Amino acid sequence: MAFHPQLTPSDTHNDTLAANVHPHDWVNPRPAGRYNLVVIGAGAAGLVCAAGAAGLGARVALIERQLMGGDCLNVGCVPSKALIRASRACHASRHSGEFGVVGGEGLRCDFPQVMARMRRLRAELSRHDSARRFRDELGVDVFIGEGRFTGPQTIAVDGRELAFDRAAICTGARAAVPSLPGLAAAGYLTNETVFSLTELPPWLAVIGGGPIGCELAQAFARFGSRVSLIESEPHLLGREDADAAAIIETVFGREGIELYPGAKILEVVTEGEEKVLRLQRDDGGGEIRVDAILVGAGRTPNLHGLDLERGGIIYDRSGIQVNDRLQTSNPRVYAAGDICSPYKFTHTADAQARILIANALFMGRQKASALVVPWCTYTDPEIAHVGLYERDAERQGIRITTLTVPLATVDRAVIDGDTEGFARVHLRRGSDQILGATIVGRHAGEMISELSLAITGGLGLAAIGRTIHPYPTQAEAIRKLADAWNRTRLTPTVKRLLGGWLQWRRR
Ligand SMILES: Cc1cc2nc3c(=O)[nH]c(=O)nc-3n(C[C@H](O)[C@H](O)[C@H](O)COP(=O)(O)OP(=O)(O)OC[C@H]3O[C@@H](n4cnc5c(N)ncnc54)[C@H](O)[C@@H]3O)c2cc1C
Ligand SMILES: NC(=O)c1ccc[n+]([C@@H]2O[C@H](COP(=O)([O-])OP(=O)(O)OC[C@H]3O[C@@H](n4cnc5c(N)ncnc54)[C@H](O)[C@@H]3O)[C@@H](O)[C@H]2O)c1
Repeated sequence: MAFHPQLTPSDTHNDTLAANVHPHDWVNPRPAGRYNLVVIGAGAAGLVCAAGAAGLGARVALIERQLMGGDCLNVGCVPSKALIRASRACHASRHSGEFGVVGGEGLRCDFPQVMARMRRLRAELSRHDSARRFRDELGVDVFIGEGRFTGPQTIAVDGRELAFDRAAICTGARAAVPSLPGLAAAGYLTNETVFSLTELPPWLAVIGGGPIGCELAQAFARFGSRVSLIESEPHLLGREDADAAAIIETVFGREGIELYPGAKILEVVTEGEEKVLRLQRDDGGGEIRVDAILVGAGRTPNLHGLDLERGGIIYDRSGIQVNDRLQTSNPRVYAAGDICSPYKFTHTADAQARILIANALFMGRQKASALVVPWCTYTDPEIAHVGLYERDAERQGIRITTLTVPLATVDRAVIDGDTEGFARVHLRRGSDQILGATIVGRHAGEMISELSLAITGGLGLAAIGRTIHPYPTQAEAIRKLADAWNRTRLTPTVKRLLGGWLQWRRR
């Protein structure tokens, strides 16, 4: 069996994971005539395509060259969120003096135990994505091997040729590694290898202040690593609302993460066990000596090995080219997930896969552009967003009203000591139509769905205002946005009229 760095270290948890997602004794089936759908890639997008289509009665083949479950289960959402949860526990234990819990200040975290917990949970969750479940419970022909096009209606895997009526390319993306002099020689971690660590790096440099860099920088700092976070743009999380990103920068600074925004890495030099990053910044240069480097500098599509030309499928550096119905230049072939989407999230891979099934197999006309896509970066506090940012509205010439409720005005946030953050909504000027929203807070990822639902359901902020939110919850921040909107409707004229009415009632 090929070596998969994701499956190290060898322990019972990783053995269970391997047995589920890349069984060493797996025997590929004999191809069963022409398939309704052949899916390449068994990450979030491919699994949903295969399970959904098979559930509707289609004959489906699913091809995976590495690990079923793809990035999300093996080297993405699941392990990163498990580490984040453990890092929160470490942090909370150390900083619980405010709550009258004494003696936590000097607490140390047991990194090997943290990683073992993550591997145990990942192995537990892997049953859902397992090759056996897809074969035995869902009736999918699962092929372990590399899929490649041999023609516009055929795909080869493991020496077999599969004929298809429709195919789905769901091959995802992997870490893009910047071409920095000396980086390859020095060695670096990516999301494919960082979750295999068994020892905490004493000093970790993180290249990239996007979601991957920020989530993992904070987690490792809370475990006890000294962390230097290097971002070439002037701010972390540059795509987010500037006020939201500023809160994260403040929190990171307070937690001791050394921030290098606007820095260019000139080279990486190896000196003994140390990796030295030479930086150039507006205020001069400098170097950082670290034990390990983690690269979280964006993603590059998994196109390699697919022989797309043979399938008549057009692609470029950003991935497979699809139209709004997720159809490629070969009308029989569709794509979903990170391989074609600008929104690289598990939930969008899932949502696109559902569109793909409808369009590819049932002559559906669903559009990817119709999706309302929320997302959340699981730093502490979290940043969650849906819809337009202020700059999007400006670019599109849409006039908006922006309302913000600081969490410091929400009782539950005060009680919980979670006042760093806010709920913000952008409304179409003159109406209560929600165009976009950002929430920064401990539970932002849980809270954003109410606003996403309002957008998809065409509900205005007034509907949220009419909805009772249990007291005391942090979600009251969203109801308070509706109160704030109501106050904007209290124009001097309305106020005068109401005042006149009340005065008349006092006669
Ligand atoms: C560290 C990290 C944390 C993340 N956290 C979150 C999060 O909290 N929330 C969230 O929504 N998203 C998160 N993401 C993003 C999320 O993991 C991806 O958006 C999601 O996994 C995309 O699914 P996919 O099916 O498109 O691709 P993938 O999961 O990449 O799956 C593609 C599969 O195709 C296989 N493959 C590729 N080429 C071939 C071939 N030729 N033949 C056969 N198989 C092939 C690959 O081996 C892989 O298994 C995170 C990502 C990372 C890296
Ligand atoms: N919570 C989540 O949903 C979650 C978590 C992690 C990842 N993801 C997904 O994975 C995708 C990839 O995440 P990412 O953080 O790798 O990518 P990203 O593109 O979002 O951010 C990468 C950052 O690295 C910086 N960068 C690039 N090259 C650099 C260099 N040489 N030196 C310094 N900085 C450099 C970029 O300016 C950018 O800010 C995300 O877009 C997201 O879709 C989602």
